[in-house]
Amino acid sequence: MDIKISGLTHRYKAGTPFERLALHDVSLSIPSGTFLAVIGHTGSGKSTLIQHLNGLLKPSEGTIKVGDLTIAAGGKKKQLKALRKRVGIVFQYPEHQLFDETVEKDVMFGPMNFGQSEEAARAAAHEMIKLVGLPVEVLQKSPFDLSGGQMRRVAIAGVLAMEPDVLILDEPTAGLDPRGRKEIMDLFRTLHDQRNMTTILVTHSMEDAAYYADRILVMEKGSTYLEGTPAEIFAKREELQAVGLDVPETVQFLLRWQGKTGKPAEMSSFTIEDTAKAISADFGKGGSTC
Ligand SMILES: Nc1ncnc2c1ncn2[C@@H]1O[C@H](COP(=O)(O)OP(=O)(O)OP(=O)(O)O)[C@@H](O)[C@H]1O
Repeated sequence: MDIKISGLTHRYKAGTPFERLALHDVSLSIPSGTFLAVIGHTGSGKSTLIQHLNGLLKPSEGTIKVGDLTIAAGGKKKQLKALRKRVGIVFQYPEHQLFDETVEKDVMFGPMNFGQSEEAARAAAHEMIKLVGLPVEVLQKSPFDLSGGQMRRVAIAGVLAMEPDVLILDEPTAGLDPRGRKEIMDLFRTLHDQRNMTTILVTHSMEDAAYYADRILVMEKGSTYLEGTPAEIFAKREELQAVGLDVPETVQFLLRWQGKTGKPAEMSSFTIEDTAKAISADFGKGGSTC
């Protein structure tokens, strides 16, 4: 589903002495099926931007178009509900939002809230729990009897059960160990490819942006700063450093390894095994963040 953001401005606590301009005149097109990573220094407006995409925040000015649905300042409640059905968000620590007595009820909650029958919601819960790599037996357990990693998968299944066309991931691997991070990010990339979703990942990990995304948006002080393919963005080392973002060596390795630099001949200077070792050594340290 295509997304088009035009002239989006957001002011927190508008009209009060605490007013804060968090987004200023942001315009951006995200074609259907894109895997976009949004990076930027802390406070640059990443979370504010994505919260507009599923109606958690309303624009102070400007419009957001998701498919044929347009949200503008003063948008109606009905429109926001329709938007939330299309756009699912996996927040940081999504397991904190689990609440029901069984995993099954928790995963069924979203689809039923959007009008699906109990039977359809139950079928969705079964399908999604398998999709996120958990055995169906967990459906009858309390979510609070599961490990942290399993709880996160349950929460992700709950978002997927609503069958969103657009999936937003706000630091979805925060707090996981390197193996857990990779498993969850691989899952999102696979889902993206299999279901042809539009995926938007907010991340502080340059490696994840380079490795998983097709395009990268760099935010700075509430505005779009750079936009392009991972190779184009990470070639602009000085511009990135100017806004406090570092390009770790592993990112260059990753891009060459994936052939994303457009210069496959450079691969001859080292083997894939060397590259993989360098990458896993860096991932083992938890990766580089900004
Ligand atoms: N609820 C709020 N009330 C007032 N100001 C806010 C609120 N939430 C965010 N801000 C401000 O808006 C600006 C953008 O914040 P935002 O959280 O969107 O940035 P971010 O890039 O997501 O940061 P981080 O990487 O730390 O999550 C910051 O100056 C922040 O202090």
